[in-house]
Amino acid sequence: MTERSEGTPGRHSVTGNVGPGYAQGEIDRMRNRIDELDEQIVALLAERTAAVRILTEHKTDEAAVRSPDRVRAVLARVEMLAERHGMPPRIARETYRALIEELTAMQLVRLARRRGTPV
Ligand SMILES: O=C(O)C(=O)C[C@]1(C(=O)O)C=C[C@H](O)C=C1
Repeated sequence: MTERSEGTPGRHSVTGNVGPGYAQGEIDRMRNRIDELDEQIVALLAERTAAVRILTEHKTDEAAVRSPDRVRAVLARVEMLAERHGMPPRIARETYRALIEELTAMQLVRLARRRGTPV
């Protein structure tokens, strides 16, 4: 549905929107914005993942892969950054927790392959 297919997008009263057409137009517009942001976010995550892959080549054991102190530091830092940017810190922390969990699994697979041991 296009922004102007229903209602009168852009006409709004001081009390809020002027009907379902307006709301749908706004939803479509913000979903397009979200799609654009996702493209940038995934591009940055791909770059971050590539950096982690390079770093992995210098790790020789599972303890180094897991690096719990570093994980704690990264999570604390993204919480701080989230607060600074006005987003709920929990969303940043939990997103990064999931990301790091996956990157740790990826690193363990690469380490095992390098050593020739079963994953
Ligand atoms: O800093 C590291 O040693 C990483 O492997 C990167 C990273 C991360 O994604 O930030 C991933 C896994 C953990 O070991 C710690 C941090």
